[in-house]
Amino acid sequence: MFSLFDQATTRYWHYIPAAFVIYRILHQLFLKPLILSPLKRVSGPSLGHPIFGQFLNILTSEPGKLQRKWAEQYGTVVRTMGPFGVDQMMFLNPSALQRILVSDWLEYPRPDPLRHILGATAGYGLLTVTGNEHKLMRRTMSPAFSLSNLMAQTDMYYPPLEGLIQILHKYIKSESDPSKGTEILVYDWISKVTLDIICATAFGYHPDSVHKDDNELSSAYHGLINLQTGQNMVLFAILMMIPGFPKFIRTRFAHKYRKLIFRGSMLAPLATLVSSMNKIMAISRQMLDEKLQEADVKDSQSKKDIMSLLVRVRITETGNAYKMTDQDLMEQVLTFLGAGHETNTSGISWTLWLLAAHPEYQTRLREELLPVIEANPRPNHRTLKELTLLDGIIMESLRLLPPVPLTFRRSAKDNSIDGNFIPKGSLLSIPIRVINTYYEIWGPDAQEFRPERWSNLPSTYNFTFSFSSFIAGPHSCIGRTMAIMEMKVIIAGLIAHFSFERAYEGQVARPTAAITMKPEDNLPLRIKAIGKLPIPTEVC
Ligand code: HEM
Repeated sequence: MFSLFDQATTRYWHYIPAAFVIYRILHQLFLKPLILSPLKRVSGPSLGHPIFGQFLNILTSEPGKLQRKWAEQYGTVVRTMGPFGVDQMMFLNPSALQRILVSDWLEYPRPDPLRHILGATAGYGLLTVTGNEHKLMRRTMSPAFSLSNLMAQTDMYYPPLEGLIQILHKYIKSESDPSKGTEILVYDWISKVTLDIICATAFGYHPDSVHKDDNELSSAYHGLINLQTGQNMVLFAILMMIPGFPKFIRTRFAHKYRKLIFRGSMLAPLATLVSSMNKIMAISRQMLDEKLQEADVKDSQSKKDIMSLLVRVRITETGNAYKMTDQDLMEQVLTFLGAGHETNTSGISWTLWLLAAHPEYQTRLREELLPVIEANPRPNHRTLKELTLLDGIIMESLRLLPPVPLTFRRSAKDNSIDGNFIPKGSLLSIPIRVINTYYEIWGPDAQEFRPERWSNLPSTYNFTFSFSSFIAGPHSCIGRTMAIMEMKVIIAGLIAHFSFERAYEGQVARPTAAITMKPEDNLPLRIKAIGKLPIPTEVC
């Protein structure tokens, strides 16, 4: 009798762990979201996919489109289901954004998978650290982004821009009928210009990718940028949750055996990620070594690039300044390249698209620009700042088509926002594009391109939270002023020399969802020479 009982107990005992795992899965995916979550009464769309919730839909549809629909349907507080049964909340109210991004920012860090995707593609620098380490690092880096330092850098934007202007004129001239212009892939060309600019301003390095088709850094970034699809982001986010995976993909082993490890169409993007990052890290290391060597040389004191400044801080500062190790500096190199290149490329490309779609504004902008550029082909920061239409067009483009359309935060502890209890671990989406085009702030024409609105902002406009393209608070974009200035220089130079038109009848914008919002088709546009200005000759 006993032995029969013992046998049965032993047999069923094996099922206990399995039953527990099944219970945990059911609890996480169904019981918690449907019955137990304190947020279950907050309005929002259906829970969506049993494993991915609405997360897949958000990342694979046009950035901001679904969230805008939900905001219109459910208001300024929306609950959706994130991956693996995690509650995901979306807040549009300034009071909630103030809590999450500004006053209680330490309680709402970037979620780990996002941190690791950013770390793997743009270095474990300022974009990924938090808390005290972030405060010290940011304080050390801020002088490099001061207005006086940026003003001194404006001249560095012109050689890559003038190189592009020359090339585009050459392309037009080589057409059988130059008066019809030529078609270019705007995103690809702008990407080369912005890479040359960030390398010059951040490191004093000149890859000249505008002229050199085979430039290693530019090809590596090309590979990386093309990985930006919603599906890949979901894949990366899931893999980055595996303990040790983010470190593993940076190892020599992963690089050497990437084709063996990441086989099959689903994993192949990881092989590209590993090889592109390996190349980018090798070049960054070289740039940094050169910087460290020249740091001893006297004339490096006069160098204005951001990295020279950080190296000087490391050598001269005593006291409680953030002392960066070689590895820290290396991560910052990657951060500047990652954060300051693709974002600007998207911002400039989308502005050219909006001008192609609104030729009346393009003509008016050219009228504003031509006298200024005729007087000085390299207008400085102050001159460009005074051009009101240029300013309105850049701000309107960043509002409607923000290069970073969405970001996330995670609740690090149980909290309450706008009267809603937010359990620890909940995801908080910051729907940048939705905030920027929310009709309750911007009025019924919120989704229209109307640059003059920037000279007469609505009474509902909140200076910190109505325009979120660079977000607010301690993690706001450190490169904001630099980005706007760079966009102005490039747009001014290109619009003064060329007209931009749709490449074909019925062409529409095709923004893709990923970390940055790039045009899926790399934005083909037709350009024609305006012929009012001399073609820049000397590029130096
Ligand atoms: C139009 C161009 C740009 C846009 C729209 C943009 C947007 C943003 C946004 C939305 C964030 C916050 C991301 C988050 O917290 O999840 C951010 C952070 C950051 N951006 Fe930019 N950015 C641009 C250009 C630049 C440039 C040119 C640089 C530097 C050279 C730069 C460097 C950074 C860094 C280092 C951070 C992290 C700041 C921190 O956490 O303290 N960005 N940017």
